[in-house]
Amino acid sequence: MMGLSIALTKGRLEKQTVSMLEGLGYGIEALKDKGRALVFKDSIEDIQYFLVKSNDCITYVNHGVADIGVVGKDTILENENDTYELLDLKIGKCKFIVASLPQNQLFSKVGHIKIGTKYPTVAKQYFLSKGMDVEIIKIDGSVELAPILGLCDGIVDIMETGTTLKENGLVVLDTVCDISARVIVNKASFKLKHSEVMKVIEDLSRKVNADVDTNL
Ligand SMILES: Nc1ncnc2c1ncn2[C@@H]1O[C@H](COP(=O)(O)OP(=O)(O)OP(=O)(O)O)[C@@H](O)[C@H]1O
Ligand SMILES: O=P(O)(O)OC[C@H]1O[C@H](OP(=O)(O)OP(=O)(O)O)[C@H](O)[C@@H]1O
Repeated sequence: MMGLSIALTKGRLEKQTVSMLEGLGYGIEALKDKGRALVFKDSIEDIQYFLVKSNDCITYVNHGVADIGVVGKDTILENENDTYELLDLKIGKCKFIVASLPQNQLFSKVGHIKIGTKYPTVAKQYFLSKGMDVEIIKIDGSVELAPILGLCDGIVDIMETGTTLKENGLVVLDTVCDISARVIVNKASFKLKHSEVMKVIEDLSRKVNADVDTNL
């Protein structure tokens, strides 16, 4: 048997991912009581976990430094990635939406349209698919602020509860696609560590189905 490395996205997805692994009986005590450490050994399985930022999760799996990654579909769509996406964990559910101030009818606007977003690739592809050639302005956070300050006509961003849009007086014009956390696998690892990788995928898949049944 060969050991596995798993890159987990820290932040919003972290707690739910760790609790799925815990529910499966993996030895993740170190991940639950982590302090500032970033690498953790499973106390039962021959697995090492890394906690990384979402974009870096893809980078580590692309390069084979991590065999497996848990990352949002938003990050997968935005980054170049040459991995296998094997499972939808059905956690971290949210959506990509297009939003603007109610008075800014950007779909009927004539002339130059500016879109603020943390996700330039996703935004560009979306507007191209609508036959619209827009200017994309990259923003790193608090994207909802940009149309209020007049930096752009609209935004492409993530919506979960809709509270941030509402509290900033923005309205949803369209949904781009649904988002949830996915399990990605390095292509070489998929061949060379097939049984080890598939055991983790099958375990997680069982947990996803059990959790879906519980929530019905
Ligand atoms: N309300 C939400 N806002 C943003 N991401 C969400 C939300 N709900 C679920 N997610 C998912 O969680 C993932 C991690 O989000 P998180 O905000 O922790 O990190 P991030 O997007 O890299 O931002 P930051 O730069 O603040 O760390 C996202 O990529 C997305 O798939
Ligand atoms: O629909 P809601 O439940 O209100 O959630 C959506 C908000 O959460 C995310 O921002 P985040 O908190 O990650 O901060 P950021 O703006 O700095 O990226 C996202 O960019 C929205 O602003």
